[in-house]
Amino acid sequence: MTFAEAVTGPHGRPLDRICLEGVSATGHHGVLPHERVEGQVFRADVVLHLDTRAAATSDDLAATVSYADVAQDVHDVLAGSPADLVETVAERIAAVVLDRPAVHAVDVRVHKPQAPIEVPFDDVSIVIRRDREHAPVVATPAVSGAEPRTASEVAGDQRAEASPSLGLAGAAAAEPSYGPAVVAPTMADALADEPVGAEPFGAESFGAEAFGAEAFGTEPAGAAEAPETAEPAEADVAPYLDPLDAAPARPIGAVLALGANLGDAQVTLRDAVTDIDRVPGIQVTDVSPLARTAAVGGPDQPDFLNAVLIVKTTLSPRDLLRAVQQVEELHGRVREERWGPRTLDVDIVQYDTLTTTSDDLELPHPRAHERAFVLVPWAEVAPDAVLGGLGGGPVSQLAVTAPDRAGIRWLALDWLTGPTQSTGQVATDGGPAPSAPVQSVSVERAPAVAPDARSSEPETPQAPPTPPHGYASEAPQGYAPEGPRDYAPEAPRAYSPQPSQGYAPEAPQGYAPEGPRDYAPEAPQGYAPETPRAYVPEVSTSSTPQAPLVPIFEVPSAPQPPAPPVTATPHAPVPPAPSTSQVPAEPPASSYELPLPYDPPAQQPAYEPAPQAYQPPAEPSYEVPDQPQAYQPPAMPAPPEQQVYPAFGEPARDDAYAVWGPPAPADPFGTSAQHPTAAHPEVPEAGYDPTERDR
Ligand SMILES: Nc1ncnc2c1ncn2[C@@H]1O[C@H](COP(=O)(O)OP(=O)(O)OP(=O)(O)O)[C@@H](O)[C@H]1O
Ligand SMILES: Nc1nc2c(c(=O)[nH]1)N=C(CO)CN2
Repeated sequence: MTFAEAVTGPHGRPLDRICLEGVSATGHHGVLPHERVEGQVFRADVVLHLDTRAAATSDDLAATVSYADVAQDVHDVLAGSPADLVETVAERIAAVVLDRPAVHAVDVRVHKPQAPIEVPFDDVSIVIRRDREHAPVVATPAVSGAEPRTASEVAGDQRAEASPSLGLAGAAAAEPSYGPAVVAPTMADALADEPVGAEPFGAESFGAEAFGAEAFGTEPAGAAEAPETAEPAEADVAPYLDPLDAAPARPIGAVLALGANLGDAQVTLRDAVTDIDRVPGIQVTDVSPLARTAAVGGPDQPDFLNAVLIVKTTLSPRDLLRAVQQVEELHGRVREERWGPRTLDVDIVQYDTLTTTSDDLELPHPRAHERAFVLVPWAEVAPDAVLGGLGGGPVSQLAVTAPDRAGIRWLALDWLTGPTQSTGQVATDGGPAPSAPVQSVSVERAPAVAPDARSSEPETPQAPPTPPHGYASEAPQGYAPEGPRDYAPEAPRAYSPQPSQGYAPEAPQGYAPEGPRDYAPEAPQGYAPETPRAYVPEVSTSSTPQAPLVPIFEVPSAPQPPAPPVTATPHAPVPPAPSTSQVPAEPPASSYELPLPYDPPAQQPAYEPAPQAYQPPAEPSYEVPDQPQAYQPPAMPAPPEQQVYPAFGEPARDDAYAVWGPPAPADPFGTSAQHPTAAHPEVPEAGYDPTERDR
């Protein structure tokens, strides 16, 4: 059938049609968290197939169907209880329209012109036809307009209409009412013989999953398409769902920032990449180059090594936070001082397009937009990335104006598989590390891990993920959740994504498997500042003496498809890692040539930096006040004698590692000629309690 094509009536002739086009409302339907939170426009076209001759004869509205009432009902469904799928929305509209006995059949088209589709498109819509025989499979939604009618009433009316000579109208009227309307997907005649409430044809009957109701994992059990036995007014109220607890039905993109400046930082970061990739529900799809960066804020401390991971995840934002905090903990993270030195820091920079603030989690990360140590590696691995939220914008643009950009010492591409550097033992006293001169260079897009490097280490079970570059939503680079992982076959995933497998079932670890969820949200968080645990990499190239291996999980030592079940191994707290930093002071040998000079990554979106309205505070401060404009990079006072953006200094390089960044402004923080490492412009506010945010 085509949309609105005539339907043959009981007398063998085409029925008349009432056509209603373009009823629109903001609805919260969709599988992605932001669709649920923000809502978008939905539009519906509806064609009612009925016989209008009686109305025409009597000229009486009561003898037909009021299109105004139908329009109201359609609007209410569009704006009502969120569903995952437009299919469900269309089905609900069909049900509410067919609740009118005069209507023999209905065609429904639901448009979703703002659907999250990554290529240019005009509209996407679903078209369905439902009638008395091929009836809607959802309960009739409670809407403001029509009185809900029982299925018996509907069926009785139909039979009376179709076969008045049988006198069934009276019989139908004599039937008991079974409560709110439920329309069965079987013939109307069959309905009259059974109590409609006894065998409802709600989503359960057809498998809720098939309709996506449970797939999103957000609707409480029974709320999806169960017959609406509650009061209609209440039934239509969508349950409140904190978007931070909403697990997406399909993997969404997220960005994680890693940093470390205690212990063998490169080894830690490497292992952290592997650990994160092994978490059920997280897949690392891309890994940035490694950046050595001057510490920003906090006390005098060694340089950091920083990297950014692009991941796909099916975890809710909070579960993702718990997971990465667990990995921090595995690596001996101790929170003593805000912005203090740490063995490992993992921040969620961005989670899909979610923008939200709560006590425990803010998305996007509130300081990401002003941190070159995040933006520079991110821009290298995802040149077209855009940071959302306040102060957000094209990452590559934010990177070249970030206040700490001059503190980016160098970038290394092969850090996942290349030799780790422990020659640059620096500053065990917390003093700044000697740094390579900061120059202007570029990092050419190249795989994070050389294919030869990968194949040269096939047997290494700890080999970190070596994903293909270019995570993006475009199809060619896209994520194929069901397909085989196309990278690092030599690095088997130790954890099967089967729902029954928990991440770290033992209680202190904080994650107890609970049904299909990998993480028990209510479980205590694993972080325990009073019992720091040193992380001991299972495979380490570090020359630093390590504490005995204390595995958290038994990890298969060779590829074993399918992945074996995870076995939790009890482990006791072990002494903290030595507080020495092995952040290499000089660029280590690299197998990648990094061309000079620096050019902003190709394919940048056209973007003009907004006028620089921000005036730096008189006191050195790393905090840049949030500015309400989206896509406005944090303003930087231009260095007095140089144009730092977009023209960078002379090409210069001295070895295979790149020294990244524009020439250091003479006084990037407007305070003195100090190098930012020494200046430590990120000063916590007075009275800062380091435990305050670390619940
Ligand atoms: N996007 C986010 N990513 C990670 N943690 C966050 C985020 N938003 C809020 N938090 C909260 O911040 C708390 C402190 O995190 P953490 O100790 O990593 O801070 P930090 O790294 O010292 O400082 P910063 O937040 O400036 O990077 C965490 O316990 C977490 O609850
Ligand atoms: N260079 C650098 N500086 C920092 C970093 C970091 O990862 N790198 N992390 C901080 C708090 O998250 C504070 N300062």
